Amino acid sequence: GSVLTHTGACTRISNNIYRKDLTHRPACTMANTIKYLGQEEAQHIDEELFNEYSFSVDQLMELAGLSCATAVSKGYPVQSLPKTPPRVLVICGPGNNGGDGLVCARHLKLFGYEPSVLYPKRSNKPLFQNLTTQCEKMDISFLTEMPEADVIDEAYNLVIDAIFGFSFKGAVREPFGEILSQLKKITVPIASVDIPSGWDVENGSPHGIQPDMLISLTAPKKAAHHFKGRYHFLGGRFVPPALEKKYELNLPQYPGTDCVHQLN
Ligand SMILES: NC(=O)C1=CN([C@@H]2O[C@H](COP(=O)(O)OP(=O)(O)OC[C@H]3O[C@@H](n4cnc5c(N)ncnc54)[C@H](OP(=O)(O)O)[C@@H]3O)[C@@H](O)[C@H]2O)[C@H](O)CC1
Ligand SMILES: [K+]
Repeated sequence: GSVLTHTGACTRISNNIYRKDLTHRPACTMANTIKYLGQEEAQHIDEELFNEYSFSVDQLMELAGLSCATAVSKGYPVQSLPKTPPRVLVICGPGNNGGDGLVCARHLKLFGYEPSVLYPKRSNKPLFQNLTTQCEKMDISFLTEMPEADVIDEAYNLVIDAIFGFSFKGAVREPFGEILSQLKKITVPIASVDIPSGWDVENGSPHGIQPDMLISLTAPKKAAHHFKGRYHFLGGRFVPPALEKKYELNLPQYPGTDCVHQLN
C-alpha cells in the first residue's frame, strides 16, 4: 500500500522506490520517493554525520568502501569475469572518494579479486597513509602511471572509478583530465563510487564517462538521474533514522543485513 499520489510521472522500481521520469516534472508528492541530493545538501549531511553524530571519517569510509566492494561482487561475481586472474583496476582521487576506493580495493582482495590501484595524487593525512599501507601489506600493487585504454581492456576485467565524489567542481585538472580521457575510451565496464567522476554533481555530463555501475553512498546525488548503466546500488548503510528524517531522505529498506540495496 503506497500513499504516493502522482500523475504517472514516476516509475515504480520496487517496494517504496520510485524513479522520477526524466521527461516530466514529477507531480507526485514524493512522500515515498528516495531523495536525490544536491551538492550542498550532500555536504551538509556529511558534516552533520561528523560534527553532530560524532562519526569519524574512518568509520564511514570503511562502510562506504565495503558497500562498493559488495556491490561490485554482486554485479560482477569473481567467477563470472572473462579474464583470469580476476584483475580490477581501482583509480583513486585525492579526496575521500579516493579513500573509499582504497577501502574498496582491500575488500575486493579479500573477496578473491586481484585489484591494482592507481593513486596519483596522494593525501598526506594519516588515514590515507594507513589505508595505503594496508593495501600494500595485502600485496595490492600500486601503478606508477595510468595505462592506455587498450592496455586496460587487455589486462583488466573492470575499472573502479573512485576519483571524485560530491565535492567535485569546475573543469577537471591534471592528471585527472588525461585519466578520464582514457576511461572514456575503454570497453571494460566502469563502476563509479558515488558520482561518475568528472560529471557535474547535479547536472551530470553528457560527454563524460559512462559507467555500467553506480554505487550511490548515503543517498543518490542529482547527477544519478542521468545514469544509464545497468546497475545502480545504494550503499553506506550508516544513516541514523533521525538524520534520515530531518533531510527527508526516504531511504529504502536494505534487505536483511545487507550493506547495499539495488535501486535498478
Ligand atoms: N556521507 C557520506 O556519504 C560519505 C561519503 N564519503 C565519500 O566522500 C566523498 C566526498 O569526499 P570529499 O573529500 O569531500 O571530496 P571528493 O573526494 O569528491 O573530492 C575532493 C578532492 O577532489 C579535488 N577536486 C575537486 N574538483 C576538482 C577538479 N575540477 N579537478 C581536479 N581535482 C578536483 C579536490 O581538490 P582541491 O584542490 O579542490 O582540494 C579534492 O582534493 C563522497 O563522494 C563519498 O565518496 C566518505 O568516504 C564517507 C562519508
Ligand atoms: K567517483
